[in-house]
Amino acid sequence: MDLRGRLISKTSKQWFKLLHAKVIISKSVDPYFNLALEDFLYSNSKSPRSLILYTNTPSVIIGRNQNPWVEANVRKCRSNLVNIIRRKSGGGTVFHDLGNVNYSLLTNRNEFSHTKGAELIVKALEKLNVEAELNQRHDIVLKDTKQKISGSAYKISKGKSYHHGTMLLNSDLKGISSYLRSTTKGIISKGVTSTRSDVANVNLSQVDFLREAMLSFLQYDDARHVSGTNPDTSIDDQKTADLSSRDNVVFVDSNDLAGVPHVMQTMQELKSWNWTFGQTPFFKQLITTNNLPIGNHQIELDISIRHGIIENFNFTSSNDRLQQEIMNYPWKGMAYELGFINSFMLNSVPSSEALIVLDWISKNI
Ligand SMILES: Nc1ncnc2c1ncn2[C@@H]1O[C@H](COP(=O)(O)OP(=O)(O)OP(=O)(O)O)[C@@H](O)[C@H]1O
Repeated sequence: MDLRGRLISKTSKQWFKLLHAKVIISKSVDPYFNLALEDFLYSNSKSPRSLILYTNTPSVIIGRNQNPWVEANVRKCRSNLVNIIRRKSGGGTVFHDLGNVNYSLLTNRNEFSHTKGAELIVKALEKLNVEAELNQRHDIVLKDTKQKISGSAYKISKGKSYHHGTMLLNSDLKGISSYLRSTTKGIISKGVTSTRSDVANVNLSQVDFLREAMLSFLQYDDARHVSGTNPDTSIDDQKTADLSSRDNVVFVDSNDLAGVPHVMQTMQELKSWNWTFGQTPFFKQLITTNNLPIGNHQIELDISIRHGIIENFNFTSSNDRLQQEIMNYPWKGMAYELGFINSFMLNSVPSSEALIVLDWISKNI
């Protein structure tokens, strides 16, 4: 075979392996790549069912229909370089870091279940002497303390489904509570809100968890394949080796899929302001104060935000001049963003009272 033939055959072999793999382990910790990989395999995998395992650098992952300003401390995330990412599945907000492993069970729609993926993980934990169970919300919790160790979300469309979940191995639990605590006041929103839980780490090594999660899934897959029954739990070393053979398990890195349009486009989309912030369901913000050093009177702010853009802006104050000055700024059509007020200073010199009010507004976003 000539060089071209050899290259084509090598590339198509890799593709074939990836698209038919039962377990895909990502070597990348880039959350945008990993979510795009999941989306790509969701659309293109040829395997009747597959499991993707990956870990991300610190990121707040909000559900498809959530409001990032309600779910996250946007300011803190930005200053500590924690990504805020809107995923494609519904559900609540979770925090990912290198101490958290994500699993994603892809199946055909007719095989979808709200519990199967989590049950396989509970079984894997059992092997590692962690006693866990599913609660009514389909979260995995520790049996004794009922603390949450894994949350789930789902997507079902076009005859396919995925169930993805987290697993807190050694995550920064303080980070979870601080990055997921919004400081934005007065938001009235119809978006989905998260259910805050008491969380815990299972304190397992990543290698142990990956191995058992993979085996639990492969056993289940094997049993479905052979008889459509539940997996045989008596698994010997030979069987383990067969199941986790190189044909079943593929390791993938972002370079392997560089240039694949679906992956590139999904990464671009997930990174865009229009997706993460612009997809926020309509919301209003109503705040009031009489504590500013502007003459001891009450001021009120009432804004409406559609697609992350200010649609209506109302500021009321008994000081007519101040009210007029604030209302004169070009609020409508501006992105609801931390730094936007700075742009007002470019073309005008606000009065000192207006400056105090602008600073108050910017601190409340
Ligand atoms: N990596 C994580 N693993 C487990 N729990 C987490 C993690 N990060 C955050 N949490 C907890 O989960 C809460 C969000 O849970 P919520 O149930 O709203 O969303 P979910 O787990 O994605 O699933 P769903 O809404 O689909 O049930 C957070 O407020 C936090 O208490």
